[in-house]
Amino acid sequence: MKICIYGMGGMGSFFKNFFENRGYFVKGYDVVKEKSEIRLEEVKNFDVIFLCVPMDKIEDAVSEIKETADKNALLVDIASVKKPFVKIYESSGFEWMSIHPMFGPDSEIGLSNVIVVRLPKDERAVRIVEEFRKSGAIVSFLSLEEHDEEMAKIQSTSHFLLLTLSYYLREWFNEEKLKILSPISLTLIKLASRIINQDWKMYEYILENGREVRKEIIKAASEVDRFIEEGKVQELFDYLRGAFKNGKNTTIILDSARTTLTPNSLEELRGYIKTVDSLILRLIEKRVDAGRRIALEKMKRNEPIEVSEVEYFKLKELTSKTSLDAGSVSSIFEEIMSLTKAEEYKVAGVEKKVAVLGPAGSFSEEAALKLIDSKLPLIYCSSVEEIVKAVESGKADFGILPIENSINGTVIPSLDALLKHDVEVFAETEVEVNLNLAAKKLIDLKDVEVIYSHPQAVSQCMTFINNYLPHAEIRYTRSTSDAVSLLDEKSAAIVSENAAKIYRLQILRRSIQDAKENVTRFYVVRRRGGEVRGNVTALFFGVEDKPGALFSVLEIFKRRNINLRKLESRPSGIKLGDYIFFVEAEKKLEEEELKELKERTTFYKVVGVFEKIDRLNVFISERKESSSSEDRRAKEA
Ligand SMILES: O=C(O)C(=O)C[C@]1(C(=O)O)C=C[C@@H](O)C=C1
Repeated sequence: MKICIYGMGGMGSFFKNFFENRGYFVKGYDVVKEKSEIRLEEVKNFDVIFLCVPMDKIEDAVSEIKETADKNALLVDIASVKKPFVKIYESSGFEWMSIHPMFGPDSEIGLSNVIVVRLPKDERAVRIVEEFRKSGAIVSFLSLEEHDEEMAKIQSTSHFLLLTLSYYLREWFNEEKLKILSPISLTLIKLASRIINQDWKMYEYILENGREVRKEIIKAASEVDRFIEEGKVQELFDYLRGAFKNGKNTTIILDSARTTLTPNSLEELRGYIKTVDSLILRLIEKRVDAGRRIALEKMKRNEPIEVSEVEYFKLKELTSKTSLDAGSVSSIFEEIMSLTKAEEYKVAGVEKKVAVLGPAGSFSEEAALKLIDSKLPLIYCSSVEEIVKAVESGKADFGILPIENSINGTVIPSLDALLKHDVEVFAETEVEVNLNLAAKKLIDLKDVEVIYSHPQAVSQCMTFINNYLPHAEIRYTRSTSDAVSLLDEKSAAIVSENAAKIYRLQILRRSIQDAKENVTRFYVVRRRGGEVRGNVTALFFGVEDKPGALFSVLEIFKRRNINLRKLESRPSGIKLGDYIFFVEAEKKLEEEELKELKERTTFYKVVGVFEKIDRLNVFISERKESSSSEDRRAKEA
């Protein structure tokens, strides 16, 4: 669906961004050359045309479109009043839909309302409405006549009252008066100035639509006046309260109006910041509260709390809307989202956390998702040592460590972290590694100048790189998903399919790893002291620097018929040539065996006895239990 925005003023630009951010091909046309991305003749290449011109220009615009556009194009009317334009659209010969976006171009789409006034049986029209709904907007349906009637009541009256207020205060009001305004009058005056400083022609249409209603408003004003004159204010309030409830939660509106002021002195500026801070705090509380309600809905639908894709695009959109430092803005919102998620997890009755290699989209995350079905909070770490430290310190309950890959062998930093820190390996799991070359857009391999990825991933794809990308420069990143943030138009990253999906990358080539069977084995670690299951023991040991010392240790395993799955040596870090050994013995080593080991080694450290798992059932049952108690609590509440 190709969308042409006809008229690139405020609303036009809004719709262009809205659909572009959702992956549509959108171009803007405007009579002002500088604002136009296409020529008038090119309008014929589009199958949806949004008419975003002022209402007094609709007729001309439709005749112009008639000359150029494809006859099957769908016209989208967004005018605030409908009746005056029905004939124009009907006689245009185009299929047309009509909506009324009840917001200005500077508003957020989330929770804004859109009224659908004419919805033809046309797949494109249905898709447009669906996009609004998906973005969080409140969509309602009215017929053309109902729409104009309701708008007369809602828009005409509000505009009329605000214009009346500003007309009455016109000689009295100046900027100095802002200092003595009450919060409510400040809010009203700010709203009035917004209207007065916009295009009067648009308001003319809206006000004209409310001719009858205006007379009723004037009558209502004299009735209210009579109540007051007759000392019946309480009666008036009681009478009105029947219709207007829920008036308490409005301080945020009043404080928001205050932030449109321009303070002068240092003290006033500090006061201003104080108001902004408390507003931010109250808004964060409201945000978190919405998160809690989302969590309840997710539990009902059995969906995960964390949705990396949503978070990624939220950050991308927010950082694109500000001139402030993108990194800092990102960190602030990441923190706010963590806070929201933490509360969501509480609602879901989930208290455990899992440390994985980040950012989102890494294979270590994939292993975690396989084990826990993405229903536990993940802590993204920037190194395997950080994962182990997070578990050791109690920040995370479990950690997922890559230990070995079928092509590259042992992941040395994981061994080193296990030696240095005190955690317990209690399970292992395997993940099939499929590496893909991905980029922001579909580009030719010959145009890829830089390849970003983790050293392990790069080394697993060297045959492909040598054959197809010999000209490209390789730059290493801390994880495969880290590579994504570095991408530009001429680079590609080697990532998992999950990362490509999360970050909406285009896959240029799938499964580019040298060996088609490529598996990574992960350890699952926890703090020491849990129930021991399984029959593989992982341990480090050191031996004296003398002939046969290593043999005498290996002899224990031979004599006792214990198979060693893995044997690695690592420098002890004390002196050159001094080594520590790491083995995985296929038995849960007992007292006697350990006693013998102690006699023949300079030291030994069992890092765990583990079993192979595909699911961490311990979480799932705990989650179910606690979520059902949450359900009960929710029901009781
Ligand atoms: O949109 C959701 O599903 C939310 O729960 C909200 C939110 C957020 O804080 O913005 C929190 C968790 C998800 O990972 C994505 C976004």
